[in-house]
Amino acid sequence: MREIVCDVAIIGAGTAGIAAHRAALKEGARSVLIEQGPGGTTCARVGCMPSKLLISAAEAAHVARSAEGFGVRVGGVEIDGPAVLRRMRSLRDDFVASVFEGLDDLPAESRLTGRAVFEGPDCLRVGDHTRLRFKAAVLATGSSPSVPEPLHDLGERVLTTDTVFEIEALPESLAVLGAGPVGLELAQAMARLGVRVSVFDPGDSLGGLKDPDLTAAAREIFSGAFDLHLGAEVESGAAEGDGVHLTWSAKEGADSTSGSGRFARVLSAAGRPPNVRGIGLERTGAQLDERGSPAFDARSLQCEGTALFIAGDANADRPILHEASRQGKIAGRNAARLAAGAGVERPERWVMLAMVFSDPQIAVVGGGFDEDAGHRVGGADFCDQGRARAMDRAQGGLRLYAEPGGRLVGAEMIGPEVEHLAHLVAYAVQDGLDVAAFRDRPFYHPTLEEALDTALGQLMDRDG
Ligand SMILES: Cc1cc2nc3c(=O)[nH]c(=O)nc-3n(C[C@H](O)[C@H](O)[C@H](O)COP(=O)(O)OP(=O)(O)OC[C@H]3O[C@@H](n4cnc5c(N)ncnc54)[C@H](O)[C@@H]3O)c2cc1C
Ligand SMILES: NC(=O)c1ccc[n+]([C@@H]2O[C@H](COP(=O)([O-])OP(=O)(O)OC[C@H]3O[C@@H](n4cnc5c(N)ncnc54)[C@H](O)[C@@H]3O)[C@@H](O)[C@H]2O)c1
Repeated sequence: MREIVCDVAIIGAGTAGIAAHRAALKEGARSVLIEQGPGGTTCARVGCMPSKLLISAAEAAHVARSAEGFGVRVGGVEIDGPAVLRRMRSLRDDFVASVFEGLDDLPAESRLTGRAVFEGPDCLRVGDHTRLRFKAAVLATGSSPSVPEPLHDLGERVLTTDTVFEIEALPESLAVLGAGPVGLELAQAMARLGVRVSVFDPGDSLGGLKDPDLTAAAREIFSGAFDLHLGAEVESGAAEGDGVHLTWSAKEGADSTSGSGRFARVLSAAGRPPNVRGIGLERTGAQLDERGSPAFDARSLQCEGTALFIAGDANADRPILHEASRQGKIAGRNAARLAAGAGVERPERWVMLAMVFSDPQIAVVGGGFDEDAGHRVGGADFCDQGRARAMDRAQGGLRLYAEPGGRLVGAEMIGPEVEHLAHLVAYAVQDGLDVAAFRDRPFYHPTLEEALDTALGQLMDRDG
């Protein structure tokens, strides 16, 4: 076994790990980046990018089908499933290749291939070939899709985001377990591509929304997009011919009813637990909770009482790309500082910003709706908004939340292209703007952004 000594060991060459490695090298640390394979990042290979490619194809089909409403006749719309999937994979492969190209400038000796497992608080074994001693380490191991128990033993009939982008043809029907961001985005894309889709979720919300008005709007909108079963849990699954037979039970008061049905394939979109098990964390001195996750400081990313830092999906705090990238940078820099005997930094956190690329899109800024916080609420409805109506996309609404003193704290929204509005609100919240200061900004006419002006106006009226 080869023995290597370094300052900083980074486990996982995903978005967080690559950012951490670069930050540690920039600080002058001898940093080693370890990847078990295949690499290329979850975002590019099986996450953000292939999902958005599939969504774009689905949107093209939807726009063509909806053109008639504008008096534009497109003719019959046909979906060539294998062609859709080939384009998605071809561009996806380009994105993955560009991640690898981006690593070319890193010194070859600063990278190791193999699965890393802790042997002790300052020692890792990589595969069966290398023992790496370090002064500080960054855990950037990401997360993996969970598969609920009723779907175990159904083999390839059950898809996850690790496999769904590899299928050669679109299935005739698809049951999706989970109405979070993954489930919602892929369910709608598949439905628009002609797949018969049913979505099951034991919860009663969609895409991370908590605001009751917007949740009600979302339920109505997505019930029209596919067969939606909220408050319903899949209890059993059995192989039936080439497909799967599922039975589900609905809780009392749910929109859904209990039932059963056959599906060609099932997509498990029931969450992504962090990859913290089976890597010897119990040998590091970190305080682990019942799921095996270490206690850590959300600003410095240091795991309490250790020389370990945890960034990206691995800490399950904010499992989204821009947070993985920033957390990686902070963790890598802090690991290098600790290794050099300096103190760690605790930068302010960014305001939380999360989105779902469904149609209409969903976005949550800050903590979103909080029933107990005593926030004031201002809203706007896209159903009667001029630009949304012109686009034939008049659905949903937005809610802004402010402290009684007027400081804006967050928002939830579901509506056309709210990704842009959500950024504006996130910047306003992060800059500490109050309602009056945010409203004293230009809102061009006619734009979707005018919905913000309406909601801010409501907040000001309520203020007296
Ligand atoms: C379908 C889907 C769509 C998404 N869409 C979006 C989106 O639109 N926008 C957005 O912001 N976010 C999106 N996300 C979330 C985003 O992809 C993740 O938050 C982000 O990729 C996490 O990056 P990471 O660096 O933490 O993990 P990863 O990129 O997963 O990197 C972790 C790496 O660690 C390696 N590893 C694990 N254990 C070990 C070990 N013991 N030894 C060595 N290596 C190891 C893994 O092989 C992997 O390469 C999406 C996710 C999914 C699944
Ligand atoms: N647009 C984006 O930015 C985007 C897109 C996809 C994923 N992501 C990120 O990836 C993370 C993981 O997304 P996700 O949607 O997989 O997880 P999630 O944890 O956000 O949602 C999982 C959903 O599955 C449901 N669920 C749990 N157990 C279930 C079961 N047995 N049967 C049916 N449903 C069940 C939960 O109630 C929940 O609604 C997200 O938190 C998000 O940060 C982001």
